[in-house]
Amino acid sequence: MKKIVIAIDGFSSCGKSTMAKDLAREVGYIYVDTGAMYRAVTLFAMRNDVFDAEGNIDETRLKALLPDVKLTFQLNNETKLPEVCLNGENVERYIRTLEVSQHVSPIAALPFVREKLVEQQQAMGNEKGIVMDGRDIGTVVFPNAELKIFVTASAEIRAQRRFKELETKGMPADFDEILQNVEQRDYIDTHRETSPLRQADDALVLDNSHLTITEQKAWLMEKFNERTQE
Ligand SMILES: Nc1ncnc2c1ncn2[C@@H]1O[C@H](COP(=O)(O)OP(=O)(O)OP(=O)(O)O)[C@@H](O)[C@H]1O
Ligand SMILES: Nc1ccn([C@@H]2O[C@H](COP(=O)(O)O)[C@@H](O)[C@H]2O)c(=O)n1
Repeated sequence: MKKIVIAIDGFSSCGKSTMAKDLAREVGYIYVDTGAMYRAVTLFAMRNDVFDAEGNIDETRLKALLPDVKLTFQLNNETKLPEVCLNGENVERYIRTLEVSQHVSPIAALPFVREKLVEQQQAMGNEKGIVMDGRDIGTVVFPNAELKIFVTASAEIRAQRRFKELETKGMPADFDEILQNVEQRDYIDTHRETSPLRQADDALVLDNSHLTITEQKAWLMEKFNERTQE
């Protein structure tokens, strides 16, 4: 069967990585969570005094430090999923906090940050057989991807899902704060100048507001089968 590139984009917390991981596991493809890469750079920025007390970014400092940032992936033996490492340190458990979520979108809007990460993402897709999720995968990273999906769901439903997830992980958070963060990130992601979040013209749209995880998995599997058998 021919190997293809699958690009999954969409709004924050809508289920992109859940779908991408499920499909990659099922068909034996590599899964890449590009949001984790932007989150790792944000963690690096937070640890290296790139933000001032008001949350402003010292772009000159970040630009100078960025060549020292090495992002790699390490397979988790239990989940069989890749986890992001920042200069050799597995930072998976530090990058999903609300604090990182509150700082990530302004960092991801910086052209020099995107340039570095997009180059690495494109190299990962050289051999195809990859499922990558993010905001600009179908539009910028892999404009020729054979299968492009754009996922959406209402902001309230997305915040509710994230709230439940954080609660389950023992990281209780305030629902309104999560909702505000989801809306704020969507706004920054769709309005930035460089590679704004938008649906690629040839993407298939999935509104999963009222779909279960099993239903969305089946929907994606069907699209995958169609594309690989064409
Ligand atoms: N169809 C669904 N129904 C209910 N919950 C779902 C569904 N799809 C995903 N979820 C849950 O919603 C939460 C967010 O999903 P996920 O992390 O996959 O979103 P995402 O789009 O990758 O988010 P982000 O952009 O922030 O990385 C997770 O807790 C996941 O289990
Ligand atoms: N291709 C991408 C992926 C992510 N971003 C930015 O990172 C933030 C975190 O991503 P999650 O998928 O983990 O939510 C996201 O809000 C975007 O600002 C991006 O710009 N491009």
